[in-house]
Amino acid sequence: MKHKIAQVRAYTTRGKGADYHDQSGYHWIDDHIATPMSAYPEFRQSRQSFGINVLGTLVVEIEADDGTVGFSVTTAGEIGAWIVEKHLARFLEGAYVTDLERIWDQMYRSTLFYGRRGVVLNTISGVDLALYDLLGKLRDEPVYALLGGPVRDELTFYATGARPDIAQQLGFIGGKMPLQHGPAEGEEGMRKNLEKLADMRERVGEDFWLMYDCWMSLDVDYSVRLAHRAAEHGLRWMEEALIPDDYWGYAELKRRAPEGMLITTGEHEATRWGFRQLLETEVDIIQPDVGWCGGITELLKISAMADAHGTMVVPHGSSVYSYHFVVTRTNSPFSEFLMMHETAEEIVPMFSPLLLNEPVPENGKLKVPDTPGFGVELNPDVERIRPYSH
Ligand SMILES: C[C@H](O)[C@H](O)CC(=O)C(=O)O
Ligand SMILES: [Mg+2]
Repeated sequence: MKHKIAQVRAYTTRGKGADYHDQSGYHWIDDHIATPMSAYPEFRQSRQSFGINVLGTLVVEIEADDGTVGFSVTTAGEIGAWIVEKHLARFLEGAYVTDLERIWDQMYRSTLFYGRRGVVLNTISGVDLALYDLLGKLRDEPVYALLGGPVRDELTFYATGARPDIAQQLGFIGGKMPLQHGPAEGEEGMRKNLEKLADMRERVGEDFWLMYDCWMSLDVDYSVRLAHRAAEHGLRWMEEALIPDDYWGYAELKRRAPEGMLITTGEHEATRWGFRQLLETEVDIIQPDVGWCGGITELLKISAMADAHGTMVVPHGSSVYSYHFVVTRTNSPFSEFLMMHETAEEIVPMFSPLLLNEPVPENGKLKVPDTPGFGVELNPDVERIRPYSH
């Protein structure tokens, strides 16, 4: 039976959740990490000081005409809730749940005059993910089955956090650390970056992957110098070295990087058009975030394009939303797990405490559960508000 969409609702929550930078107290994720704002000394120590956590979490709920509810969470907060309620809901209510392509296209085209990237695409992604969750629940199938079924039995993970040495003990295949010092911190910062890497290499031995996440903080010259010196310590990849708009810089960095070191980026890129530009730079791995790049509907297109280009797709974070995708693609051979424990020493579900039943890797592996939709539920104990309605 074909179901229609009865109602769309948007909520916000604060603290942790899908806005995983919205942590309180000490957390490695906010401890002197290099960013584009590191050029300004007063914003170096904490990313929250420049507002990395201003958005908060957006929860999108979509209810079908039989009362079944699909939902998703992403980073977009109150702005996203406004966009859903005041603009996007009109393209969903009354449409068939299966109208995924038309709904996506209408959301994208109708927001072009203020959208294309950033929070608007995060919001469109949230709606798309909630629709997939709803479709899975209505069909009593996991989302990965809607995407063509798994190509492997379980996922393999690397961990992102301050403690790759602990990640190694926990069974991950590699550890990605945040780069802490940017170009404005000069030679001393460069030395500290290299010392940290050398120390971690010493702890984990030769074969364990070590990567640096540069979170858009560098320029081409600094990246090339860091890459060549980091190659001596076996750095596996250098991630998001440059601002996302500098496609020409990524092409140059790829040309000048040491042989064998992978250049990766893409978590702040969106849509097939943005990723087409990125693929033309010849970076080695693209890292779309399914909650930000346009959702599953768009990620399918991005991934097919990357596959034809011979480029791996290793989605950024995004927990169950990327797990259901990655398990269906041969050109996504492994996954990221973001360590949300404050010192990155224990496994904590990425969107904790917002979701119930959020699966986590055990010994670096995960069999994606076959529960309907994305297989998670909203935790009723987390307070959420509906700031707008239509
Ligand atoms: C650790 C990074 O700075 C950021 O917080 C997360 C990220 O970019 C990633 O997981 O990749
Ligand atoms: Mg990253």
